[in-house]
Formats: sequence, C-alpha cells, structure tokens
Amino acid sequence: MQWTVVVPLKALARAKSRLSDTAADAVRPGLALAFAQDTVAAALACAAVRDVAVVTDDPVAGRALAALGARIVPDEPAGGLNAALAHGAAAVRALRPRGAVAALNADLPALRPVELARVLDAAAEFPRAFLPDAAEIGTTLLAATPGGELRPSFGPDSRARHRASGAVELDLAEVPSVRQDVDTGDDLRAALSLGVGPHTTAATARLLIPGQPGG
Ligand SMILES: Nc1nc2c(ncn2[C@@H]2O[C@H](COP(=O)(O)OP(=O)(O)OP(=O)(O)O)[C@@H](O)[C@H]2O)c(=O)[nH]1
Ligand SMILES: C=C(OP(=O)(O)O)C(=O)O
Repeated sequence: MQWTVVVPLKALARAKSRLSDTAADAVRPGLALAFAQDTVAAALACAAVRDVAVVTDDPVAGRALAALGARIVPDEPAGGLNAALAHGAAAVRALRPRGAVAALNADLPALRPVELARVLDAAAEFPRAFLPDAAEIGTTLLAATPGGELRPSFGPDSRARHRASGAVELDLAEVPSVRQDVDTGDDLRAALSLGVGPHTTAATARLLIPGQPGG
C-alpha cells in the first residue's frame, strides 16, 4: 500500500519550547526546521510513501520543505495541532478520496525510510493504527487505511487517547527511529545516538550537548 504522509509543523518561532534548556531562543527555530527537514526527507525516501503534505503557515519552513519535494498545505488558523492534521488529511483525501493517510510528527530527526516502511506496512492491516513514542506516553504516527478516518488526538498522553478511540497500537520491534521524537535535551541525545539526518547534524554541530563529542 502507498501512503500520503501528513506532517504538522507549527511556526518555527514558537516550536520546541521544551528544548529551551538545551538550545537558546535564537537557535531553536533552526533546530526545529532541521528536525522537520530530516523527517520529511526520510519520509519522501520511504518505499511505502507516495507523497508528503506538510501543514504549516511558516513561510521559511514552507519554502525549505517544498524544496525537498513536500506539498505545503496552509494551516487552520488558531486551530492547533489536531485541527491542522484533520485539515491536512481532508486536503489529501479531496485529491485522492480512497487514499491511505498517515500523520507523522515533524520532530523525528533520526527517521530511517526502511523503518517507516515497516510501520506503514503493519498499519496497512488495520482501518486505524498508531505507533507510541519512545517514552510510551505519546504518539509519533497515526494511520488510516482507505475509507478510515484519521481522527487525530495528538498532544500530552496521546497514546492512551488513541488506544481508547479504537486505533490499533502497533507493537513492532526494530523501529526506534520512528518512535524517537525530540522534545527534550535527553530526547535529542537519544536521537543523536541513533544517528540523525544531515540537517540536524549541521544544526546541532554548534550546540554543546553534555555527553556528546565536544559537549
Ligand atoms: N500545523 C500545525 N502544527 C502544529 C501545531 N501545534 C503543534 N504542531 C506540530 O505538532 C507536533 C507536536 O507539537 P508540540 O509537541 O505541541 O510542539 P513542539 O514544537 O514539537 O514542542 P513544544 O513547543 O516543546 O511543545 C510538531 O510537529 C509541531 O510542529 C499547530 O497549531 N499547527
Ligand atoms: C504531539 C505529541 O508529541 P509531543 O508532544 O511529544 O511532541 C504526541 O505525543 O501526541
């Protein structure tokens, strides 16, 4: 099955506030963009992905991610994350009504195309399925096969909500790069040890992170 992946990205100036103890205000927008670039590039390189739609109103991010090959969908003003995802999924389904759609967080800088394909292939067996994040509290991916509604409920403690809403929780070994979202300094260290993409490698080169070479 071939998927359209919908990636939500809020304005870079407001992004990644929980990284404030690791990255200064002036650096965080660039870091958030680098995470999104590595996420989108890996998704576009995935054999199970037909195309990627990024829901964002940020002009800098929109230009950079369009240059990688993503389609940019304007955000729902003031709607928040789940409204942005529902809006993005509706825009995708307007073009391809019987398409398979998956929402994927924009903060997966270690994402590997082969691991994403493993997750999407598993999700193809169910009307609606999700992958919990590495912390086992949140969600990094929510998928709906043709005919199914995404019904996103991302945000704090989203694993429990997605489970309660009837989405099947995917229990897969060997997909750490799809589960390692980056919200905190510890998350960033974990992603760096998995191996991040080139944009995040460049963006973190100037950060002195304890536990990393040079940090
Ligand atoms: N398009 C869109 N994306 C959003 C919105 N809010 C959050 N996101 C995206 O949803 C994902 C998870 O968002 P959050 O954890 O709330 O925000 P974050 O910037 O990753 O991190 P914090 O600022 O530390 O909460 C990220 O990819 C965000 O960029 C929104 O209102 N619109
Ligand atoms: C939005 C989510 O991720 P986070 O807040 O960890 O970025 C989530 O887990 O639903």
